[in-house]
Amino acid sequence: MPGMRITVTGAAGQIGYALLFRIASGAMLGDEPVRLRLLEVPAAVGAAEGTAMELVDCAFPLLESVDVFDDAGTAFDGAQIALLVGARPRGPGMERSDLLEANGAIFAPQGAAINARAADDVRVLVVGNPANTNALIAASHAPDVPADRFSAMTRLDHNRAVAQLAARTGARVGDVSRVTIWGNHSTTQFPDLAHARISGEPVAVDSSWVEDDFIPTVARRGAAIIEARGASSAASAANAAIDHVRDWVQGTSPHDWTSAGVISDGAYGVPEGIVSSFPVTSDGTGWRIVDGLEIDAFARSRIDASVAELLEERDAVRSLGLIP
Ligand SMILES: NC(=O)C1=CN([C@@H]2O[C@H](COP(=O)(O)OP(=O)(O)OC[C@H]3O[C@@H](n4cnc5c(N)ncnc54)[C@H](O)[C@@H]3O)[C@@H](O)[C@H]2O)C=CC1
Ligand SMILES: O=C([O-])CC(=O)C(=O)O
Repeated sequence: MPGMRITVTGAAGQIGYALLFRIASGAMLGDEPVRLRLLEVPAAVGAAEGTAMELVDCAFPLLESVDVFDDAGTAFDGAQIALLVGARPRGPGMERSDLLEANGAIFAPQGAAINARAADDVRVLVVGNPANTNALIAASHAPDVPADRFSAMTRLDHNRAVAQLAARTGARVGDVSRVTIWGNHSTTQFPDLAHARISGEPVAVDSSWVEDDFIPTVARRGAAIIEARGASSAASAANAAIDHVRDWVQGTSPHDWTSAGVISDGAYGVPEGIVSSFPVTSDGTGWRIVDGLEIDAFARSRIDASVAELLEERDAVRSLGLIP
């Protein structure tokens, strides 16, 4: 069997550099051989070729090929996994939604190219910000690809939430489960501990810590990294992309779930058709929204606020002509 065809956009960027070597080493798909297809803008093709040379120099046993393209149609040809990373990052003082116009325009032609050329079983992860709305744009330009094959990355927020809870309680990260990120990958997101467990037991943390410390820390972590590093998260974002695809393809663990931006089917009162983060599981074939969770008044108001922002972003890209 030839290796999995994986297209990565923005391959010469900071996330690309932290991501590609881990994919090629087997961190994402286990023992499966991989064929990497890197897409860049013409000005960055040279840099992407340099990265491709380094990938070759690693002599990864699982890496069958690496090719660089500046044309989306060719890059997505036969793609089984597409990681849409290529987009501008925000700088200090910006919100991710400030990137809507500049980045939104990237995702319409890429969605169309996926529709025309990708494999029938393609799975698409949108990382480029604002990730939820960019995923909506890409999916709207791929009418022949089932909408549930598009997802947006909120796994970095999920991992941040798990790490913060572990640090607060002294638990090991691996003992934390059932944390959820709801809504948008933005400061309105709702990191939710109501159903979280440590070593299988419900978590007792005081609500003032959750509201005044935990939620703002997780929701503003991206900005804190930009402030500290002078550049937006890269290795942790690449790691989250690896976690997202690995769980999507290999399945989530039986007693846990993860978080991902998926197209809403109306679950939990989130309007159908927008890309919102939910608690999700996968049996290896696709994401399924966890059902039956109790949503109290506090959670309801937080989810509604983030959904309101997603609806505003949808309306903004509609008025820019980026979605029908
Ligand atoms: N969802 C999430 O949790 C996270 C999302 N991000 C987002 O990921 C995106 C990439 O971040 P970085 O790698 O740090 O940025 P970067 O600026 O280092 O790299 C972006 C790369 O994308 C390329 N690019 C631009 N337009 C393209 C196109 N049409 N086709 C192919 N490539 C294209 C650029 O040439 C550049 O090499 C940003 O939008 C950033 O905000 C970053 C961290 C976390
Ligand atoms: O904050 C940013 O702009 C980059 C990002 O999405 C994150 O680190 O969560």
